Amino acid sequence: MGIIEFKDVSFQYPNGFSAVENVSFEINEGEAIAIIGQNGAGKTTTVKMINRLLKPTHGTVLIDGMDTKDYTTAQLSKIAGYVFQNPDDQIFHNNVEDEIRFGPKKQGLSEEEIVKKTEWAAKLCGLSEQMQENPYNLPLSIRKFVSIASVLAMDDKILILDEPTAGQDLIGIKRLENILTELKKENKTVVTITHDMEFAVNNFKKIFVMSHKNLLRVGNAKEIFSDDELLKESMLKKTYIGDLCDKLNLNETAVTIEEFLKYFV
Ligand SMILES: Nc1ncnc2c1ncn2[C@@H]1O[C@H](COP(=O)(O)OP(=O)(O)OP(=O)(O)O)[C@@H](O)[C@H]1O
Repeated sequence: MGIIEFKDVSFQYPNGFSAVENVSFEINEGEAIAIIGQNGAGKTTTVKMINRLLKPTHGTVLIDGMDTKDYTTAQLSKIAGYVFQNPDDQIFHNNVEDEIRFGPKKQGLSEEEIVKKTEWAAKLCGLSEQMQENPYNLPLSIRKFVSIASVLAMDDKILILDEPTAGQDLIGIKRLENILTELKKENKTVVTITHDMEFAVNNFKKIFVMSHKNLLRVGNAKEIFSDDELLKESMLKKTYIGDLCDKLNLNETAVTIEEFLKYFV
């Protein structure tokens, strides 16, 4: 049994717009999944159903064996932490430390545990020197890390990240990669929406492709990015390495630099 299971799940917004239709999948504990797909494919709507930020209009969502319809978002958030696409939808304290402490404090942990988890999350997110800052005095890219740290500090089994790479520079991307590595070591389950194909290829063994309200394909980077038909149908761009392979008329598409270089040795 997966730690996240979607069984024939659909969602319609209150205005009647159908954003997700009959999606089924299973994610195992400890897996890291990237969800890619064009704007409006239904990615955010799908992940918001994991902890019932949105309630499915059809089908069943199970997390850690619990049918989410029997629980509130607050209860489910103890298992699945959600980092919003826009940190400003999430941050409500006027200093970074209080923002990060909020989750573990709400979980009723001892002061010692709260401090430990807060410092760990702040360090991973590069915020140790900015604990007394008002998050709204920090740039958006750093505020994003404040929102990530505040969810990391809750130490949930599942972490959902909506577009963590948006607006990040190289240091931010490296920091995210380091966070993913740490979470892997702790056997956490991570679901990340991204428009950054290189980030998906370099950090995720399993990729979900969403298109037109559906989960179109699940595969590894090689399977996804060497399938021209799939990329066309889902309106996804190739990786830079994939483009280069095409330009060089190579028969095969490499997805990493290492793989690409093998063609020349
Ligand atoms: N509150 C809402 N009411 C009605 N329609 C909505 C609402 N929120 C989103 N939608 C529509 O649902 C569809 C799916 O949106 P969703 O945000 O899940 O897509 P996405 O794949 O995450 O896109 P993006 O990459 O742009 O974030 C879109 O067409 C969007 O316009």
